[in-house]
Amino acid sequence: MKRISKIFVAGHRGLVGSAIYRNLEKKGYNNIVTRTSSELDLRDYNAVLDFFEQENIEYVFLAAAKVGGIVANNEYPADFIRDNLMIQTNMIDASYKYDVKKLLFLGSTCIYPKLAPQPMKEEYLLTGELEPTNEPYAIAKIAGIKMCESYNRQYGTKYISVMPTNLYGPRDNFDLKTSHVLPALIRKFHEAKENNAPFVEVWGTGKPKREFLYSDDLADACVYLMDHYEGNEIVNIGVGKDIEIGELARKVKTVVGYKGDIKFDSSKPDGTPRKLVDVAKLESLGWTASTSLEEGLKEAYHWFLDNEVEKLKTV
Ligand SMILES: NC(=O)C1=CN([C@@H]2O[C@H](COP(=O)(O)OP(=O)(O)OC[C@H]3O[C@@H](n4cnc5c(N)ncnc54)[C@H](OP(=O)(O)O)[C@@H]3O)[C@@H](O)[C@H]2O)C=CC1
Ligand SMILES: C[C@H]1O[C@H](OP(=O)(O)OP(=O)(O)OC[C@H]2O[C@@H](n3cnc4c(=O)[nH]c(N)nc43)[C@H](O)[C@@H]2O)[C@@H](O)[C@@H](O)C1=O
Repeated sequence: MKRISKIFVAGHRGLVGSAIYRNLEKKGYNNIVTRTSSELDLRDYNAVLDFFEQENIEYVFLAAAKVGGIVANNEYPADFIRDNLMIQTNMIDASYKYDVKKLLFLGSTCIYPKLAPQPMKEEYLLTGELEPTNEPYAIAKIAGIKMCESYNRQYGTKYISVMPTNLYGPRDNFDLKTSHVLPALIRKFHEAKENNAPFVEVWGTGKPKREFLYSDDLADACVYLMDHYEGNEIVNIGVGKDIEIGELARKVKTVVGYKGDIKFDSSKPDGTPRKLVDVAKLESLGWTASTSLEEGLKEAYHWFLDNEVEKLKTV
């Protein structure tokens, strides 16, 4: 990408899209195009075609998607499969029709089998059954990967697909019904501290393990791969280290400064027992994560204090 290349960051107000936008801006890219979902609904194929017709986009970061935590995925499976299939199909096809030079598709590590050997290598895709709580979303993501591969083979496009592990950072979703675990814990411990609540409820048994990557690191990896990777194979993006949810809760509790107890609510689903990615391929391409979980948690909590607390009081 050149500094003046016309780059569309789809989903620029979200956790990932906003981090990609910040990363591009910091690196001096000055021709970045954005649209909110109300300005351009990416599920509308004709609107997407009109947009590409008008804008002469050269590069696409596809960070617009229907995204949510374990319970949202479980309760709204139709929305997750439909919206994601529509958004990615429209974007992948329109990018081909309007000669986009390169597109980066964001998948997720839920594309790997529920009981895949750990750490999960890229070649484990489609080798076993998926985790039921997010199967429809994972199948949409797998379709996206296969569409990118197929367009590359048949039409000679340059599409790359990356599989980030669980993410957190500025502009995360703090809605307790639909969020992922880390923003949920930040909010729950903060509110429990403010209200002197005796305990915080953490979903599931606390035993599952997850790997957490700070969104600014993920964005840096995406921009790096856009410039340095052209293969048809997917690339994992992670830190190569995971942590039990119970232990994560204790870390968040410390960062927030809450003194009460933690209770586990085992009526809520645990999901995949473990989800750690093998980052050997990413490292061999020359990129490694730089933010530790401890640093990232402090940053994320400060962002929450500065940007979300007042908003949540009015909800
Ligand atoms: N969060 C995570 O832990 C992980 C995320 N990913 C992937 O990263 C990508 C981005 O996720 P994340 O940033 O967390 O998600 P967010 O929910 O934070 O942001 C998604 C963005 O997509 C946009 N969007 C949603 N629907 C539409 C639509 N119909 N038309 C146009 N835009 C739309 C929204 O735009 P607007 O704000 O304007 O409404 C929103 O800003 C997704 O592909 C996700 O699968 C992968 C692994 C982990
Ligand atoms: C990124 C990834 O994200 C999702 O998969 P997930 O990793 O299972 O997601 P999660 O962050 O919601 O939960 C992780 C673990 O944490 C536990 N947990 C405890 N307490 C809370 C809590 O308060 N909220 C939430 N959400 N989880 C909690 C929860 O029970 C589970 O054991 C999918 O959308 C999937 O499609 C996807 O791609």
